[in-house]
Amino acid sequence: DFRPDDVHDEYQKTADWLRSQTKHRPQVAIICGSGLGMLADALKCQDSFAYSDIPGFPQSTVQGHAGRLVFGELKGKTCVCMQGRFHMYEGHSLCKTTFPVRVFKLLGVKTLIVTNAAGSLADGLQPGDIMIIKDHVNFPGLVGLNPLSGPNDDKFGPRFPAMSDCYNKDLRCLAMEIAKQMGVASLVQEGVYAMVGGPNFESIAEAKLLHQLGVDAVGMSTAPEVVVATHCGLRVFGLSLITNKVVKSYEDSDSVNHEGVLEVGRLRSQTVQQLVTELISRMDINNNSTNNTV
Ligand SMILES: O=P(O)(O)O[C@@H]1C[C@H](O)[C@@H](CO)O1
Ligand code: HPA
Repeated sequence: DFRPDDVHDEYQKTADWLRSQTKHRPQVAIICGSGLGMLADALKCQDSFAYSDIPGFPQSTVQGHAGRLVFGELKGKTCVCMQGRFHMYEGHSLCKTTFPVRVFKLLGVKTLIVTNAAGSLADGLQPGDIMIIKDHVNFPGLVGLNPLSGPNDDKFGPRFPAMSDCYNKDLRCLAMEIAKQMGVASLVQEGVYAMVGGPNFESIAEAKLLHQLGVDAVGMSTAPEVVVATHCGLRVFGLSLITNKVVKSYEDSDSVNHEGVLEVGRLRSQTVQQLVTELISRMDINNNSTNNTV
């Protein structure tokens, strides 16, 4: 393992390399969930890099995660978009799964948009619906599998960061307003996302437990990225595309699979892209109120 100063050097080396390869200086970063890589297609004047060519970057191994970092312009804002994220179940350490977030911070990014595919537990959330993430339950984090474990890197943020407002309220309100104006408000609602380790989908007993705990949607990512982003003072907006109902009953013969998850991503790609594009277009890039700014 690296010592903290060495790790900081690794983030810096990657950020310096990217700066030397592109003229774009991103203000907004987007992480695409499973099947949502098309979010990068909206960027103009693209510079794109395979993860395998970026020094220090982990590799994507999951279908539906292309493994490409795309820089470009979107409605007057400069963005960087990860077509493919890193999951704990791929065998990456949490330090590696969240590596790009600190690189984005060093590149000057102020706002992080995280997206994911998730299964719904809430009765009111159907496949194809979009859940604006209001809060999360970081199950791995609760038992100590946390990307902030180990010596704190004070250059990024405090030892004990608050997580009580990690999904920015102004951006959540703006996204809801945009959904209304797009005429898709009936597809969009706020809810609580829970991260589990995966890669298996939930057993019925696990699904019942999550439901009883008040979780609205469950997935296998996002929370570590948001913890690291909040720690270093980035403003965060998150959304889950609901790709399936989590099976909660022994009488139910449905079962979930990754192909089905990707298919719902394809079906809803335009709506998600339009919502995210409008949000970026209308967000105030200079308003970055978070608890943990250093
Ligand atoms: O990267 P996300 O969280 O969108 O991916 C979800 C969780 C698993 O990686 C996969 C299951 O289909 O989709
Ligand atoms: N469970 C966990 N992760 C997921 C699901 C699910 O039902 N759907 C998409 N990602």
